[in-house]
This record gives sequence, structure tokens and C-alpha cells, in this order.
Amino acid sequence: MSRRVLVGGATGQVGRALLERAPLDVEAIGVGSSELDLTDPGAIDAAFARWRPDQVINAAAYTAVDRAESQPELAFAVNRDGPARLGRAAAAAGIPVLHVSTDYVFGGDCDRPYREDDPTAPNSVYGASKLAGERALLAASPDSLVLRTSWVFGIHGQNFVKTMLRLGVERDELGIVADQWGCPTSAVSIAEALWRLGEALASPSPPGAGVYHFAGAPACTWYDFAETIFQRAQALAVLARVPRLRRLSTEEYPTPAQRPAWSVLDCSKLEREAAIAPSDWREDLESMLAALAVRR
Ligand SMILES: NC(=O)C1=CN([C@@H]2O[C@H](COP(=O)(O)OP(=O)(O)OC[C@H]3O[C@@H](n4cnc5c(N)ncnc54)[C@H](OP(=O)(O)O)[C@@H]3O)[C@@H](O)[C@H]2O)C=CC1
Ligand SMILES: Cc1cn([C@H]2C[C@H](O)[C@@H](COP(=O)(O)OP(=O)(O)O[C@H]3O[C@@H](C)C(=O)[C@@H](O)[C@H]3O)O2)c(=O)[nH]c1=O
Ligand SMILES: [Mg+2]
Repeated sequence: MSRRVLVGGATGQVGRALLERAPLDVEAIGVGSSELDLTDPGAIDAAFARWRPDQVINAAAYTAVDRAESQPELAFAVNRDGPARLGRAAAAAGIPVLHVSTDYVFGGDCDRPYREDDPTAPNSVYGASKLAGERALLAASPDSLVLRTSWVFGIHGQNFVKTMLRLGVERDELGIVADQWGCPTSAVSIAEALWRLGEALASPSPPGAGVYHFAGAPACTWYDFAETIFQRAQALAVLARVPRLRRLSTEEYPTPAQRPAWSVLDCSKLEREAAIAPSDWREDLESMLAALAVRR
């Protein structure tokens, strides 16, 4: 029998990859904010009554990190209150939620990759709202899973790779922050990890509930990431010419939101408990650029 999975955030980067990669034995019902607005108190119950899902994957969120600093109410309404409502509805229906969260829940002052139970200390409104959402979801629905990931990129939607390709055409030189470390992760690899987790959850020996980390390897800085993007974009003829890159410190690139200097995720728990290994972001970047090269 096929599983029916309600996918929230289906118009976003991860959501679109989820729908494209849905396993054959899954009936995926994708909803964007127009079909299921997480800030609308009645919308989740109505969606559950209409679709009667066996599982929910929630990739819906307020993700504008800088804008969140001046819109904290909206960020918390979507990122905290949304998962809280989803958790209550899921608990009432007796089904689990697979929820996506972020490396920005961490403060950035760790001397090794962050593990799931390391202390959180978000330094942005976005990070704080996402942390509150993790807690609210797990409090309402203790059977649920939270997958923290980081630095998402892919063909669909807005992300650092697409920003670099756009700015690379417009400018001769780009300054890129070289003192913030993290793990670029492709939306496709996140979608595959989520589908495998969903399948594992429906199996006779499901992985334990709670928080898991999934991200790409190897860790790098935004500068390193940009350098690889331009090198590979030129090699694959996505860009005819590439800009000069200049290393910046965080102080030299002021933004409304503070980002962690270090948000590298230790993903060994997921590998141990669900046999899902980190993806190689360089391979996934190659696939993304190859797809863009074909489209040109
Ligand atoms: N982007 C990144 O670098 C990272 C993202 N994450 C997390 O991964 C998940 C997916 O992110 P990503 O795919 O990049 O997000 P996007 O910004 O690409 O997409 C966001 C999705 O959320 C939906 N959404 C926004 N507001 C609401 C609302 N009020 N009610 C219902 N749906 C809403 C949007 O719908 P609509 O189009 O209709 O507005 C869209 O489908 C999020 O939980 C995010 O926090 C984690 C780490 C890194
Ligand atoms: C465009 C640009 C950015 N930067 C810096 C700013 C910042 O420190 C870093 C990345 O900028 P972005 O705005 O693309 O990335 P940002 O929005 O911070 O990305 C985050 O999004 C949320 C949703 C997450 O959950 C995180 O994991 C992370 O992916 O690069 C430069 O140094 N030079 C530039 O030209
Ligand atoms: Mg951004």
C-alpha cells in the first residue's frame, strides 16, 4: 500500500526537490503557502481532514535571514507557531512529522563539528525562530524527527550558488566572507535523505525520534564555496568569464543578521542510526551546473 505524505513548503528549494524525488510507492501531496498557510490556525486541521496523510514532511519556513531581523513576529509565526500547530495536529492524528531545521541554531564557538545535543545559541532572529520551532514541534509530537541541514543550494529558488552566478556576470570583482565555516548541502540530497527517513519511519524498526544532522561534506568557508562555484562554472561553460574573488572578514561584509562563524554539523548520528551518509557537495554542485549548462 502506498504511503500518503503531505509535503509542506512544496514551492521552495527543498520542497521542489522532494516532489521531484518522491519514491514510486509514495503519494506526495505538495502544498505551498497558498494551499496550507502555517500562520492560519484552521488551515492545518483542514489539510489533515482533506488529505488524511500517513506522514508529514515540513519544508515550509520563513527563510529570509536578514529580513527576519526586522520581521521577528512573522518569522516566529511561521517558524515556531507553524511547527507547533503541525505537531498538535500530527499527534492527534497519530502520525509523525519530519521537519527541516538549520545550522543557524548554533552560536558558532565550537572547536569541532556540532552534534545534535550540543548547546544551541542562535545569533539571529531566523535561528532563534527555527530553534523555537524544533522545540515546539517535539513538545507537541514526541514521535517526530527534526533534520537540521545547512547552506542549501540547487536549481530551484534562491541560494548562494545562484547569487554567485548572477553577480559573477554583473561584476569584475566580488568580496566574499572567508571566516565563516559551514557545510553546503544540495536540496536534492536533502530530499533523498528525507524520503529514506520517511521510509525508515514506516518500517518495523524505525529510527528514534528527535534531532538529526544531515549536511554536505567537506566543510568549507563561503569564500571556498564561491571559488569552487566559479571554477566549475567556467569549466562547464556555464559562465564564459569569472570575477576576481577577494577574501573578506565578517566585519568587512556587514549584514543585518549575524551568522555563526562556525556551523559545521557532525552527521554521524544519522549514519549510525539510519545508514544515511553525508553527501559530497562538490558532486552535487557539478550536477547542478551541468543541468544549467544544458539549459543555456
Ligand atoms: N535555504 C537554506 O540555506 C537552508 C534552509 N533550511 C531549512 O530548510 C527548509 C527548506 O528551506 P528552503 O527550501 O530553502 O526554503 P525556501 O525559502 O526556498 O521555501 C520556503 C517554503 O516555505 C513556504 N512558506 C513560507 N511561508 C509560509 C507559510 N506562512 N505557510 C506555509 N508555507 C510557507 C514557501 O511557500 P510559498 O512559496 O507559497 O511562499 C516555500 O514553499 C526550511 O525549514 C529552512 O529553514 C535549513 C538550512 C539551510
Ligand atoms: C552575496 C554575498 C554574500 N556574502 C556572504 C554573506 C553571508 O555571510 C554568506 C552567505 O550569504 P547568503 O545570504 O547567501 O546566505 P544566508 O542567507 O545566510 O544562508 C543561510 O540561509 C538560511 C535559510 C540557513 O538556514 C543557513 O543554513 C544558510 O544557508 O555570504 C559575501 O561575503 N559576499 C557576497 O557577495
Ligand atoms: Mg539568504
